[in-house]
Amino acid sequence: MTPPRALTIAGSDSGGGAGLQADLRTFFACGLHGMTAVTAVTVQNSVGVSGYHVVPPEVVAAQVRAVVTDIGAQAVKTGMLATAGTIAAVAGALDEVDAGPLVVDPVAASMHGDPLLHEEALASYRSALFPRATLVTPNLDEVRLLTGVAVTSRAGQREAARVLHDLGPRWVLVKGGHLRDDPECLDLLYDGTDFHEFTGPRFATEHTHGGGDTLAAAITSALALGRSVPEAVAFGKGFITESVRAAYPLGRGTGPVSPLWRLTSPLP
Ligand SMILES: Nc1ncnc2c1ncn2[C@@H]1O[C@H](COP(=O)(O)OP(=O)(O)OP(=O)(O)O)[C@@H](O)[C@H]1O
Ligand SMILES: Cc1ncc(CO)c(N)n1
Repeated sequence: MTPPRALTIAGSDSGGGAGLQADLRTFFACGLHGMTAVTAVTVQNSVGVSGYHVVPPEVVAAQVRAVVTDIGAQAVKTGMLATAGTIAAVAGALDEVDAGPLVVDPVAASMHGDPLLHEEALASYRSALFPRATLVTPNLDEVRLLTGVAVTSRAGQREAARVLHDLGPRWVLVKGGHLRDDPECLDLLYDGTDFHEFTGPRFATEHTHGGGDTLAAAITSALALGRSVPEAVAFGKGFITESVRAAYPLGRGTGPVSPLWRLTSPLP
């Protein structure tokens, strides 16, 4: 039987931990058929990003059209979009097709602080993509870049959620992974009226590369399976918590979370 399908519009991480590689692993782990529209090829390892090459925006849009008009998608996620031109092309392509709910993870930098987005593209996120989004999932650095709000507490997460929601998405998830003094990891969901809190343990690990991508891809998977946004975020939070618990060291730097946490041992 044909499984449900999800599309990620994202960059490649040559180290295999984040980006479209994390998204695909997550889609597969959730029982979906995963598809990719590649936006950029990053030169990346466990230490950081040393460069990237941007795929022409019209080629990104063509990938979206090609898979959605033939294979079909029940949900879409965006990750690294890199430039204002790519954001405009993605918004245009998604307007032409019915690809289900849209999860926008507004990737601006790697966890090492290496930029993955041109500065002028922040305005395009706000004007072209957020109003189309079912859900946006910024981390606290992205919140600051997009809104100017510097979040240092759970109360700050609420303030930021209100400001982000005014930019047009149906739902906002302000992730709290970067609030390192908080003994737990709280992700805050807001629909303009009600706040929903999703709390999980904070593991003492530095190996969280790809965590944001994995969370957003797990939420996208649940949306593709017909769950509501709060149900999908609850599923995603449980999924990322187990993925961080199963994270492993890699190379000389930061290791990835493991979306394949259910398959713990390699083949015999
Ligand atoms: N040490 C940790 N233990 C458990 N969960 C964590 C930890 N760090 C982050 N998380 C969770 O992982 C998810 C990603 O959150 P975070 O705020 O780190 O996003 P991010 O910066 O976009 O991720 P990344 O850039 O590492 O891909 C959230 O659900 C967050 O609560
Ligand atoms: C390609 C890519 N996308 C997203 C991230 C953020 O995790 C990354 N480091 N690399």
